[in-house]
Amino acid sequence: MQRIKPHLLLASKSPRRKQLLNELGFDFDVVLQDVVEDFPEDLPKAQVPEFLAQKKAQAVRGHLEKGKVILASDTIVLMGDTIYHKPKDYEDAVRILSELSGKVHQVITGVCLLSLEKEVVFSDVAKVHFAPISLEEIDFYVKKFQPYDKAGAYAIQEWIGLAKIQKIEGAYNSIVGLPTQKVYDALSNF
Ligand SMILES: Cc1cn([C@H]2C[C@H](O)[C@@H](COP(=O)(O)OP(=O)(O)OP(=O)(O)O)O2)c(=O)[nH]c1=O
Repeated sequence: MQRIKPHLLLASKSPRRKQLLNELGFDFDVVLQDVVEDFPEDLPKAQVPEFLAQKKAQAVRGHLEKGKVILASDTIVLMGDTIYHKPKDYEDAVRILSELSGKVHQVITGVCLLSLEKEVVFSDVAKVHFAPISLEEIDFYVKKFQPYDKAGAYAIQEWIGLAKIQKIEGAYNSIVGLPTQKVYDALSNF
């Protein structure tokens, strides 16, 4: 028997989120609206991804109709009390990776599911252990892979993930940008 799944409105331009949702077996349309990704200064940093996911979902709520569910998501890299967003330029990417080198950071992905009837917001945390990365290696990585659309200036799917991640504690896909198991679970009970 075929399970009934909601038709999703994906509020994301991320090719990785599209691919993961496809692989999860959901039908979806992409609905986009530019959102300024700012947040209240006094908001605890770990709550920023949920706040921004909610903001991205609310920005496209005009597209909602019966039987449809908006899915929006936001990923940050957090170390101590510092959020590492997408790097602005080459120097910024080098600075971020130099700071993450040899240390452990968190990748937090917030998700917002929004329908005409309700809103569900949650997040998922993964810990990532980086081996030391030399300046020469960072220069190679940034120039070759141009990680300017990635939070924390890296993608676990590329060279860094293969060569420099010693260990992750948490879900791999959550680091890529969508905690698929939690999303599937939430949508099954939506
Ligand atoms: C840490 C990490 C992040 N990322 C990506 C996931 C997100 O796409 C991006 C973080 O930026 P986001 O602002 O979460 O997402 P986005 O701007 O790419 O897409 P949208 O807001 O339209 O949904 O970094 C990886 O692909 N691999 C990684 O290992």
